[in-house]
Amino acid sequence: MVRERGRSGRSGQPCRGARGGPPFRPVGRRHARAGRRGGVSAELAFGDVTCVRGGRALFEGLSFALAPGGAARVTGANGAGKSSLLRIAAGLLRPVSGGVQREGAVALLAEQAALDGDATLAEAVGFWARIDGRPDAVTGALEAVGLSAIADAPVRILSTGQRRRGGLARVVASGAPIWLLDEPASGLDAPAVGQVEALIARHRAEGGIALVATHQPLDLPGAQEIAL
Ligand SMILES: Nc1ncnc2c1ncn2[C@@H]1O[C@H](COP(=O)(O)OP(=O)(O)OP(=O)(O)O)[C@@H](O)[C@H]1O
Repeated sequence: MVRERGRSGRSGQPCRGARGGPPFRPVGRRHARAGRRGGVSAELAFGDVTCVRGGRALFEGLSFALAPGGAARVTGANGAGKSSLLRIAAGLLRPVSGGVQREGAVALLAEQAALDGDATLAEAVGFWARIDGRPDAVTGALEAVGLSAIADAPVRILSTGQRRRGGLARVVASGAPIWLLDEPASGLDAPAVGQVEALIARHRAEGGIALVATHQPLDLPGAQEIAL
């Protein structure tokens, strides 16, 4: 789980070359509102962010700001740059220009769930929860994603959808206020999609932020739309 505080544009793997953008300082209340969740303030804002990968501009001059309770849905064709945008938001990839304002810990659900196949589901989620300093959060997280009944099953035997929900349990267990979710509904059946929507809604109601890349329709009330 990525835990970051501060601005990117100067850290992470560069999108192209070694140039980092200037630090981004949002101006005015529309951008600058940061709130508190469990004693931790949360904010995620892109200012004029441009990402180039493989010699191709994926997006240019992208700006948006998310305050506590906010969400944005990222859409676009395969290869449009959705995962790259999330990696920039996580501080794992550096934009060629622009900057990211990030206040609060970040939990990234990437395309790969990154759960140890030889461990049980509870052990695998627990590995990350311990790194996040929240070993007691595993049981509740597995319950939240509807996987309590298979907590002792080895990750390697899980179905695609169960593995995806296991990845979401990692995010829930992290307690991070900023969720970056790459295709969270991929491989999920209709009830499980509803459960993901409810999880995101609860997270936002508690002051969390969600940036969600998805090809599938997901109910994210009031979310900003970022079409790449
Ligand atoms: N490490 C890399 N080096 C160079 N180019 C890369 C790298 N990783 C991804 N790309 C390219 O960046 C572009 C955007 O990839 P990205 O994974 O962000 O797209 P996406 O919108 O998430 O796609 P999908 O819907 O298929 O998941 C693609 O053309 C991809 O080939």
